Amino acid sequence: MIIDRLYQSVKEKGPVCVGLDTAVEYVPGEFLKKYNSLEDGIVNFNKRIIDATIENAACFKVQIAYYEALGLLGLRAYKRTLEYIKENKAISIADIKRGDIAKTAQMYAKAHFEGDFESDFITLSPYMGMDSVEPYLEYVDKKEKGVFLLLRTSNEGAKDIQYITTKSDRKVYNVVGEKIQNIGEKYLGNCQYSSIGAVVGCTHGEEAEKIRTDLNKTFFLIPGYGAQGGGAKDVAAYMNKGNGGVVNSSRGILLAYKKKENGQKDFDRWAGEETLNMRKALEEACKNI
Ligand SMILES: O=c1ccn([C@@H]2O[C@H](COP(=O)(O)O)[C@@H](O)[C@H]2O)c(=O)[nH]1
Repeated sequence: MIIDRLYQSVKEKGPVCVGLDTAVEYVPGEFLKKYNSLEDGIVNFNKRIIDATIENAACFKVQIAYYEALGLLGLRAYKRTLEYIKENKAISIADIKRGDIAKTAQMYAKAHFEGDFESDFITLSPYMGMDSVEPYLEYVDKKEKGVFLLLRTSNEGAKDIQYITTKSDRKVYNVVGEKIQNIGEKYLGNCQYSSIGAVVGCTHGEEAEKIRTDLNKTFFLIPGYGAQGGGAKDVAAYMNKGNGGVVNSSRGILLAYKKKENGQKDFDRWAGEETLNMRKALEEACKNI
């Protein structure tokens, strides 16, 4: 199961997930000028970030929106970035947040688990119902693929719907969490966790221990660290003593160079340093839980 690989990767390299949300304006102008095309500039920026962080990164999350926004050249850069992650024997999470009727979901599963855009994990929204998740499960079962389902997101607006109290006096996210845990139990590897994970933002602290305990077979993808205000202490409660999830930082790592004088020249060095510091902070905070 792919989750065994991710679990092992966290054990060896710590829980940082490097987010490749590569907006064109994040790539230093002098670096971009060296390439004949924007596509090559973006891909080579990503390669430098991957090379500089891989030692301390459990996995890489590629946010498709930044690539789609550039049209075909962006999608080629997206494909080449996923290929480079694979060539380096690292684990990819494609942040695509799909959610649709089962027939359409079959096509999304084919698009992102096979062919040009193949990745190890993808993100999905289960808020259309569990039948919308079903088509992906064959890949989890037979093809070494995994999914992370949105549970409680990091944005403020998560409260608009995910926090609504249901008739059973539980929040919507508690009900969704139970469903994620239940399908996950059917696909447990040799590992403590299933390859059906959940996305839990670290910017909300309510019921953190309860969520971790209720979803004890569910590995978490935790966004919200750094640029959105989350810190190591906010993450620790979700981490199950350090190996219960991966913690994403995108802008915090990609733009670390902006905090340094003339940092754009060695943008990859500062991304590497930020990743290492984040790893150390997370490992320290998890010790104290
Ligand atoms: O609840 C969620 C789910 C996904 N995201 C994604 O994570 C990164 C966060 O980027 P930062 O620059 O580290 O803030 C981004 O790709 C989001 O789409 C999230 O933030 N919250």
